[in-house]
Amino acid sequence: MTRDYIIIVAGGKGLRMESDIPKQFLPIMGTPVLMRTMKRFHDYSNKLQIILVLPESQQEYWTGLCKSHSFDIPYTLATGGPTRFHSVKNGLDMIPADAEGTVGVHDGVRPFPDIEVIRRCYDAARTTGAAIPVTPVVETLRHITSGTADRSAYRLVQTPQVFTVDVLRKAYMQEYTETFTDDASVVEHAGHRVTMIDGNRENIKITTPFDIAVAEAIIKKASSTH
Ligand SMILES: Nc1ccn([C@@H]2O[C@H](COP(=O)(O)OP(=O)(O)OP(=O)(O)O)[C@@H](O)[C@H]2O)c(=O)n1
Ligand SMILES: C[C@](O)(CO)[C@H](O)COP(=O)(O)O
Repeated sequence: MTRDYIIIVAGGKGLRMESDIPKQFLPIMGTPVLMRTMKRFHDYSNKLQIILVLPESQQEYWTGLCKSHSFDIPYTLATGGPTRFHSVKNGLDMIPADAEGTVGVHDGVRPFPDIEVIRRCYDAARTTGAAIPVTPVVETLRHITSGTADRSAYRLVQTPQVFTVDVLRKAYMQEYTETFTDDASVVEHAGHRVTMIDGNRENIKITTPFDIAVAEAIIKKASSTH
């Protein structure tokens, strides 16, 4: 059956956030990061099948949070692994063996992908097999030993990274290596080309406490312009 999936990975430790509450559950203007992220994809399409990847130790806490926030967007739950690669693999295992269509992978801690960016990534993946959102480098880029680099040759990489189910499944059959920092690196290592799509700058990855302040500013700005 042809279906579109999104694997939302939230199986990490969030060490750089240095918070007692895992960063995916931290409230931004009252709503936990992960709920904002899942809502964004549900707003893109309520037919999208959401697969949420969470560490086993956090699943009960999350269920309680959903109850207290009356959060009722449907999803299938998978268990996180030791690296992002293994978490994605566990999410992929939830997709039926005979499934066709597309599958995106998105960081649970990126709550602000633009809906048009999500749409463009899914549309491009349907025709090219693999599409990722990127943004230009907006500052001078310096290599630590060889000096200033040509920034026009580089892009910053975001998620959702979207593929046909077949392409992503085959790529994730490879053995893990430390160079697999995102899904595009896994797919390219398997020999498939990746198409770059213009991303949106607000689509930050919440990584350190500073990013929570930026996220609040993004929400305030969005609500003042609507
Ligand atoms: N074993 C892992 C590691 C990371 N992730 C997810 O991958 C995304 C990007 O990772 P990052 O922001 O670097 O998160 P952490 O690994 O949790 O952060 P840190 O490196 O600070 O510990 C996050 O949504 C994170 O939850 C995951 O699902 N499973
Ligand atoms: C996948 C990713 O979001 C692309 O920018 C990013 O690489 C994940 O974060 P990490 O710091 O590399 O774990």
